Amino acid sequence: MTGIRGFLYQKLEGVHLASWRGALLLVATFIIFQILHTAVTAIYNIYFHPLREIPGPKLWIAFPLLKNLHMMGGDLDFKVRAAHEKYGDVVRFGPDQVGFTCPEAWRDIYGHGHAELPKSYVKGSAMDDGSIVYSNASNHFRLRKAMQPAFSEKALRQQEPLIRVYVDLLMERLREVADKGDSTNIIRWYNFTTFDLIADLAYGEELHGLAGGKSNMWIDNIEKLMKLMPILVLVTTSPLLSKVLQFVAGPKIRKSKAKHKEASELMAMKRINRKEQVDRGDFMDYMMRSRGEKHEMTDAELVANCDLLMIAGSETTASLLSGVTYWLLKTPHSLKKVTEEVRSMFERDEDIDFIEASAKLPYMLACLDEALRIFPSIPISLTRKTLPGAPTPIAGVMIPENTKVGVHQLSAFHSERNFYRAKEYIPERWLPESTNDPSSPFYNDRREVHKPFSFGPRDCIGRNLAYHEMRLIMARLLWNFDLALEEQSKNWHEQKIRGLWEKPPLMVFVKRRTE
Ligand code: HEM
Repeated sequence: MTGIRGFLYQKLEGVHLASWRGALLLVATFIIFQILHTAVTAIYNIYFHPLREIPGPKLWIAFPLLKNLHMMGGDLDFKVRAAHEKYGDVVRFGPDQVGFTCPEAWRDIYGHGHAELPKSYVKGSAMDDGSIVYSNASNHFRLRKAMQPAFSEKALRQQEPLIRVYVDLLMERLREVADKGDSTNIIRWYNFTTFDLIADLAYGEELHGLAGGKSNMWIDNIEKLMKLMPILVLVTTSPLLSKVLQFVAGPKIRKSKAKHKEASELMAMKRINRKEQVDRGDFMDYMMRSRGEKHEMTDAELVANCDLLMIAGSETTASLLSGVTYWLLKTPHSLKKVTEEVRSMFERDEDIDFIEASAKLPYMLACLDEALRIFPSIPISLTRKTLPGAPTPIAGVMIPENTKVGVHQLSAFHSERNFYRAKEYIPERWLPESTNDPSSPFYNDRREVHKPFSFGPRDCIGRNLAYHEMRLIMARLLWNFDLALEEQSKNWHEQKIRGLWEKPPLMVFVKRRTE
């Protein structure tokens, strides 16, 4: 019996050992194959790829994963900026990716010069969910035609009283803050204001951010997304990880997306059916005027684009308002100058409106433009893909087909090749005293590279509204209050970027103005 058992054990161990050896051999072969594949691809990408002549960080070109690690760490965009400083206006950042920082690149990548280069993140029509940013070329043309009137001068005049309600409310709330004497996180107030007013223009409804200090699902979503960003970046590095994420978190993500869609759809449909708000002059009113025309928007498109406008029109403006506040507080002579401009031009707070503010406050405009340069709301590169079939000339360089290309805003706006004393906040560079005087050190600034609202047929549709809104809010803030930076926010600009700036609280003392 023992003899038989011993014999069987020996056999089983043999099988066990043999299968272990087989498995190990398989894993080793796989690893060796992976190493060889990575090495051969790296050598090809550096020495034989059609983009080999374009300079760039070799390690990223050879091993693109390294770039993603920087994205996860939140310092990728600063590394990209450093690479542009080292290599110049045209830099290769990956096997099939080239970044630009010169003015001509805007025209060649985003302009009308040739057939439109598609957005690299719009895959066919799969993401074409009705929102204008993801639409393919023909849908985009139609949607833009339907949405454009909502951003015309006429519409802005109708929208101003709706917007004023929220700017008045902001002033009221800040007076309460001032009377308490504590410092406050000004970003929260800017977020409440911009989200409240865009919601009113899109849905004809109040979100009660300013009135009740209530957050909303759009702000919550952005916060969630920022927290999840490192994980999302990590999974893009490997199809396997992406599958794992789909399996683990897929149902929860889908449920939360569906919940958001349902809520925003409900708000949009209520507004579409609210007859008493016809001719209100808000976004929905103008977009619905496309009904019966060739370019008419469907209900689904109205729903998707109102949701888009909430994000595109609020976070961007609030971010810039935070940036301009910080940089003014760090630059006392600019703060003094802009405050004096506002207070000398307007006797009463209520006299400040869209038209008067744009006519009477040139230094304020320079302060906003300089903030859009040093702290662009979209600091990254909005990548496009060159067309198949033939190389595309971009800024004088022939770029092969299917290459991801873009102007990296942070690098272009902070480049010493484009701006004198580029890392400093100097609103004077935008004034006629600099732009018209050849003896000014800022005369040769390449201002044409500064396109924080992008360029071409897909540039920002809300640019004018954004300027009016930002000017009105800043002018009224400076007319009413004296501001000071709290010590803990003195290095606020040292932030990470993961798609958007990761803004820590901006703590500011707000005091009723003293003459
Ligand atoms: C400081 C404020 C703002 C900045 C810096 C900004 C910047 C931009 C940029 C860079 C784009 C191009 C995006 C791309 O190519 O994918 C864009 C597009 C867009 N923006 Fe803005 N934006 C601002 C405010 C607004 C406002 C207030 C609205 C409307 C309420 C708005 C609505 C849009 C829309 C709908 C698009 C898509 C346009 C299209 O695809 O044709 N933005 N914005």
